[in-house]
Amino acid sequence: MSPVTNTMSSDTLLRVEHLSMKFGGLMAINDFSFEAKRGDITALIGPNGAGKTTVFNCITGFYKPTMGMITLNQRSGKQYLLERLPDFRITKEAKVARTFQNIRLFSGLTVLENLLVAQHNKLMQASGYTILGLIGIGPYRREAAAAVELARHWLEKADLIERADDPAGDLPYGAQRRLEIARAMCTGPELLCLDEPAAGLNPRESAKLNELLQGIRADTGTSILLIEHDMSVVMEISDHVVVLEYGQKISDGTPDHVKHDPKVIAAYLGVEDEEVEEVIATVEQLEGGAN
Ligand SMILES: Nc1ncnc2c1ncn2[C@@H]1O[C@H](COP(=O)(O)OP(=O)(O)OP(=O)(O)O)[C@@H](O)[C@H]1O
Repeated sequence: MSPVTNTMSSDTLLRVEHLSMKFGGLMAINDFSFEAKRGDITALIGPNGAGKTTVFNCITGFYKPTMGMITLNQRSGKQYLLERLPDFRITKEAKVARTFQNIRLFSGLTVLENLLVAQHNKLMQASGYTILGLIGIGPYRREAAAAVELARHWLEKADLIERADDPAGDLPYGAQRRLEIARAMCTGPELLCLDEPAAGLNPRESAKLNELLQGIRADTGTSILLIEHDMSVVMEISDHVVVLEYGQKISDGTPDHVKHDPKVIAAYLGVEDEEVEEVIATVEQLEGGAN
C-alpha cells in the first residue's frame, strides 16, 4: 500500500491527522493533528501523561493507532502511510529513526562499533549476503570504508571522536545521549524522533546537545521531532512547538506564541479551565511589571 501518490505540499515532512489511541477504557490520544515541516525542529511538549510518547510510538510503529493517518513525505517525493507499516519498514524504508527515554546503547561495544552496528543493513546488502562478499570481494570493502568514514563524521559532530575506542557504557550520561543521536544519524534518517534527549543532563551537556541538534538541522536538513520537558532546550532550538494535554492539542505555533498561550500556562500550572482567565490576567500583570 505504501509508498503512495504525493498529495502533500513539498515542505511538509510529516502530517498526523485525527490520531487517536485507546488503551482499554483510556483515550490516551484523542483526535490529534499536526504537521512538521521539512528541515524544522518540532517539539512536542505537555504535562506528564499528556500522551507525547504514545504519539511517538504511533509514528514509529511501536503502536498501531486506533484511528488516524500518519503521512511521511520524503525528499524524493515518495509518501508513506506510517500507520500501515510495520516498525522495521518505518525505519528502513520511510527512514524514521528514534531514540528512547531510557538510553539503549550496546554498552559493551565500543563507541565506534555502536555506529557501525547501526549501518549493518547497508553493509550486509553490499556483501550480497555471501561469504565472498563478507571477506572483502566486491562492493563490501568500499561500503565498509564508507561506514567507518560516516561513523567518524558523526563522532566528530557529537564531540566523541576522542572516545571512539572506549566501551559505550563507560561514557558519561550526556555523551551517551549524543552517541545515541549520532547512531541514529548513521542510518541517514529523513525524520529523527528524540524522546526527552535532555533528560538528566547538566547545563553544559544540554548546551552540547543543543549544538549537536542545531548542527544536524543546518548541515543535513534532517527534520527533528522531539519530546522535551526542559523548556530551555525547547525554546532555544525549536522552530515549532505543539502542546498536548490529556491527549488533545491545546496549542501549536512558534516557541514565542506557545510560551504566551494562556491555555499552555494553565496546563503547566495545573489550573482548571474556569481559572484560565485569572491566570492570563496574572501573567499580563507580571509581564507589565517586568517591562
Ligand atoms: N501501553 C500502555 N497501556 C496502557 N496505558 C498506556 C500505555 N502507554 C501509555 N499509556 C497511558 O497513556 C497516557 C499517556 O501516556 P504517555 O506515556 O504517552 O504520556 P507522556 O506525555 O509521554 O508522559 P511523560 O511526560 O510522563 O513521559 C498515560 O495515561 C499512560 O498511563
